[in-house]
Amino acid sequence: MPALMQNTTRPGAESGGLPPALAAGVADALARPAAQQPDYPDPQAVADVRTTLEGMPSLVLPGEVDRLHRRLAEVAHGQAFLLHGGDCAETFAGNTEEHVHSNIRTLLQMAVVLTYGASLPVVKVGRIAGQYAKPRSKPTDDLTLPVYRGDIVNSATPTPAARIADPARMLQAYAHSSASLNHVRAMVDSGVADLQRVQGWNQDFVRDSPAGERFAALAAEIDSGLRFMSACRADHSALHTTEIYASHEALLLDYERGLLRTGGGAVQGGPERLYGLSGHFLWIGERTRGLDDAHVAFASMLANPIGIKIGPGTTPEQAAEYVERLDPDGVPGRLTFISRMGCGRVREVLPAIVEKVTATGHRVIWQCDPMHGNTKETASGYKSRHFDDILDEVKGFFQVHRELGTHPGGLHIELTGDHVTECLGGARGLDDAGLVARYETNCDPRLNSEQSVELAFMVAELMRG
Ligand SMILES: O=C[C@H](O)[C@H](O)COP(=O)(O)O
Ligand SMILES: C=C(OP(=O)(O)O)C(=O)O
Repeated sequence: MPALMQNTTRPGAESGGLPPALAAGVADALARPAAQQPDYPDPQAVADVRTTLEGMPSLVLPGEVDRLHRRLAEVAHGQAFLLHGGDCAETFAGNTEEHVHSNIRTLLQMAVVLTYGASLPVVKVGRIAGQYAKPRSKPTDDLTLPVYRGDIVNSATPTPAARIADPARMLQAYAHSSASLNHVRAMVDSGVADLQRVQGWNQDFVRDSPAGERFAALAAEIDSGLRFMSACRADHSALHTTEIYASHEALLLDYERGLLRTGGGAVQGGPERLYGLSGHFLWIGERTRGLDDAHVAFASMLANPIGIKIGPGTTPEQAAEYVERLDPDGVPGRLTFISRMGCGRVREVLPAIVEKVTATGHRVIWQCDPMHGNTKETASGYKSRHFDDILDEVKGFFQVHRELGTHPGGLHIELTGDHVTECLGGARGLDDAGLVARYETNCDPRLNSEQSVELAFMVAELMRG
């Protein structure tokens, strides 16, 4: 029995500690068809793990989730920008202090540049502390083994035994998420987000990257802005600290069910609401967004801000129906459409969706994920994405919103602060032959630190231009 496993005879354990009406609603949602769930050999072991999770402290708090919601309302109103970034798939072995630190540093570096480019506050959300479950295109891999579904489900090691779905991994994912959240909170508290310090890292980028020369003028403008504020003794806390929120795809329903809690009532003086406290922001993936399926029904019950990935097959009518189901009360910032159309389709497919949703009168967030529609296999067999395609999709996204007069509200990027070689192109012109050097992802290719900051500078130019 894993160390975190507890006995299951708590009061209210039969309804997962939820009021019976909510527990019944959740059970109804989860009884619907749910794509991409593992085939666990022992259902009782899964139930035991879920009960253990139900008895553990939640990973985040309702008050934090509500604060993010308020920030996202600003994004929905065009008064802020949303930057979302982190690993494609977090791993237990990769959850080191250095890795968390470098990912957060990269996110902060991008945020400073985008803040300047957009002249708007940037809401920062990591793909972190829970991004352990992966939806896959096929149930088996090239060796005909059950496919790797993320460390929360099975192991990437290509052996039959390692690929068996093991529910105890949910407890490991919980522990790892808790550790990384703790570290991120401590980093923020200890001043890592101080703007001068982050800008110092960007100066290093300008000095060291082949793209640096091109962005030197913009970086110098940011510098002088910061010096000006300092000379004015503008000692606003926003210059020294920030808020960083945690998000992941709410894919593995047994895990998400185990971290449901009620809350908010005491503070807001209203009824208790249902929160998914495995993270602040949860999203529904492209492969699990069936309108009548479990993931949409489950997310519709939560008080968290919710994202939904929409690929090129999405129709405007479906998008309007997502608004109906996921934002029935019309709360600005409640729903984020994360479009991942591919650079070749974004200009053609996105406008009708945006128009249809805008006509509903709901204030949603439009966010661009320029990664997932641009994945290709290279000649040498690597799954990769080209920096130029990524940038082109972002440009298409901005173009569509400019033409429609809507707010291009954010970016959603798979990235790492490590110097990996997974995406082609960028200022160093990484080519197919170079991918082998540090191709480390367990699933999809990420922009490395330099490519991420380079993209941020380019998007900042786009926003100013
Ligand atoms: O991150 C997204 C998906 O999990 C990923 O693209 C699926 O990859 P696959 O096509 O190799 O299964
Ligand atoms: C699986 C993902 O994306 P999508 O659902 O858009 O394919 C992801 O962002 O990890």
